[in-house]
Amino acid sequence: MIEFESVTKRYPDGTVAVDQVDLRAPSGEITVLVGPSGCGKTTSLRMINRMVEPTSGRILIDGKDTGTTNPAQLRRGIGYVIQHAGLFPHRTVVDNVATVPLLLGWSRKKARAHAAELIQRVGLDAHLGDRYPAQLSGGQQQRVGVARALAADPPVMLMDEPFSAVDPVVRESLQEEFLRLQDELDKTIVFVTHDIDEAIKLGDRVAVFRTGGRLAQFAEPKQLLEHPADEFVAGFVGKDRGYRALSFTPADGISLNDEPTVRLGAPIADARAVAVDGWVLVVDDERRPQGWLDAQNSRQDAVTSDHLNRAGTVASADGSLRGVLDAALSSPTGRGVVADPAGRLLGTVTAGPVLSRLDQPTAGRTTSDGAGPDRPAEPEVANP
Ligand SMILES: Nc1ncnc2c1ncn2[C@@H]1O[C@H](COP(=O)(O)OP(=O)(O)OP(=O)(O)O)[C@@H](O)[C@H]1O
Repeated sequence: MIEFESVTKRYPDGTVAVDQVDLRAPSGEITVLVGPSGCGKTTSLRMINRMVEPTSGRILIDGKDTGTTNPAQLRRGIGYVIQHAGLFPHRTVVDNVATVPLLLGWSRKKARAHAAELIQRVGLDAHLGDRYPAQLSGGQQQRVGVARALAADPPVMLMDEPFSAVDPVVRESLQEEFLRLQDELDKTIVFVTHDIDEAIKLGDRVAVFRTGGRLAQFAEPKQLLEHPADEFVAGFVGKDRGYRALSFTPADGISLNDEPTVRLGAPIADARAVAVDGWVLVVDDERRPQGWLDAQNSRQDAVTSDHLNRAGTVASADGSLRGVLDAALSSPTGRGVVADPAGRLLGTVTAGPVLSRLDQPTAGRTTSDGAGPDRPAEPEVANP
């Protein structure tokens, strides 16, 4: 756990970069510092490894005051990744990654073998290890930067806009891989970005800073989207926050409609008999949805897996409201298919009831007995 206790940084010219910040970055979690340019994110990050010294207040790592720890020793336990990777241009990729283990006295052979393993772990081909940084793309360089920071297996990682200098597609894949890696590694990570979408995607907790180095809100992404502390935070997280909050809102509690179905192999007359607005949902013997049949216009005698419209996505009952909305919006009938975790049909839902949740700040949250304040009548998605 990294703790800021009333930390202030005033630079010699009088600029107050960080003003009385209190926050706790729990072990094994990603804490994101986000805010507009110049609000003190980088200064806060650099105070953790003492590249910048606080003017007042304390920073503790696992209860120990960093101010009383020798800076060189402190940094051995802290990996540091920056924008543009900051690689040594005249060293190969393997040697870049092996830098810290070598400084720690590992044999050259062991350090290089470890580096080669890490290069693959961050999603790079092994053969890139022999290249120089200039011979890599921006995204590849950032991966090497992450591998280098991980090389000494530090419990803490500080990351300053590590994915900002690459295009949006590469950036997204770097973010995905970073989350996968963190799933395995469980590092205590403090991550700086100016991009609220990145903060919400990556952060277990997000600290929103405002100009003047003050903490505007420190909360989990869902909380930030649903209950911004003030106008500044609301403006910063954006007008579409209600829609984005759906990703963090469980689907349990949403009201489902019973959907008439036919099984594969049934006579087409059966399908026509139960079709709603001409369409019927086809399921297999296990009640797993197969696709929609335009029963009105079908010229077949029996329901087969040919000629089914499989355009819509199927939402999982243990997923998010966003998944349910996607299912409704992508369905050729407007009726989104919701299935249990085993893939069996539970019912359908139209976009209307999901969208109406955008206006309800308490959407999806349930009380301890499982009954939400706006719990609809039966049937509904069971919480598995
Ligand atoms: N060495 C310094 N001397 C004086 N002022 C500084 C120094 N470093 C940063 N500052 C000022 O402190 C404030 C906070 O800077 P900091 O780099 O921490 O912000 P930031 O939120 O990381 O910004 P950005 O997103 O633009 O990188 C800014 O006003 C900046 O100009």
